[in-house]
Amino acid sequence: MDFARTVTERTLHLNTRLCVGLDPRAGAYRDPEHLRQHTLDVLEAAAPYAACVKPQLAFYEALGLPGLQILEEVCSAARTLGLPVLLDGKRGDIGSTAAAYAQGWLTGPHAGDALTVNPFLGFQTLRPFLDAAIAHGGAIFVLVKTSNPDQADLQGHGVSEKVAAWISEANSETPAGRYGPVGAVVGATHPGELAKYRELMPRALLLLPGLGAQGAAPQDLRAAFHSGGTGALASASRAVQYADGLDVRASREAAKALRDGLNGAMD
Ligand SMILES: O=C(O)c1cc(=O)[nH]c(=O)n1[C@@H]1O[C@H](COP(=O)(O)O)[C@@H](O)[C@H]1O
Repeated sequence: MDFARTVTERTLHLNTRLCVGLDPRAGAYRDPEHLRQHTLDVLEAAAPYAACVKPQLAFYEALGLPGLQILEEVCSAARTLGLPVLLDGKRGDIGSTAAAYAQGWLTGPHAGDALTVNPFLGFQTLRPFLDAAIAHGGAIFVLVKTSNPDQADLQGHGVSEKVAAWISEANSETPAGRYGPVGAVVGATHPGELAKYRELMPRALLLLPGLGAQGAAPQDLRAAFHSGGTGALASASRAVQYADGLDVRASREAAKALRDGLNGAMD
């Protein structure tokens, strides 16, 4: 699949800019089977309102081998529902190790269509991820300005801008009006900075985490989108999966409300 194209088509055809995070917390369930079933139920309930889904690997890895089996099942169920899978792993390492991560998460049995990556080790170390993504029609999403308050210890100060410049260059062969294989993570919690990053990376899909539980609101995110309402995915995990305890109908309603809120912001 061409991740950027599939997500953009879903945005236009289904009128949704929502990425649903699937981050099942072990403590909320009786046992792994309960976690598995609830996560699959939330996925199915939220699917009509989602442009893509984003399982955070940490929550599956925390369960050991059964967690990886659940992850495979979640990815496979998402694909059956027509949903592209963006794995949130924030991986990054020296080049040869990065190649192994890329093999595992972009081409292996648990692979997603896209993966979040960390640029801290240098831009060359992102190459194996990008090569694997391009070979499989996928994408990488590079951390530019994360949603957490303490990101400012290292981010901003020209560093995020430098990462944005690399992303823009990496997408430079993408034709105008389309989005390239290198996306950017910019926290939805920084509404005042969205216009800047939108402009710095015209052909990058922006992933905007922080909707809901971290305090970001749909109506503040307009500046991350291009005029046609494309170019960004706003992401919520807890606010959908645990909208009201384990009530799956509440998850469905929360996904619908977030989708509608984002669409309202486009007007
Ligand atoms: O890459 C991410 O998805 C991500 C980047 C970032 O800057 N902030 C951030 O919260 N995330 C992830 O997005 C999800 C946010 O979860 P909620 O706060 O429950 O919506 C978690 O899986 C985080 O790991």
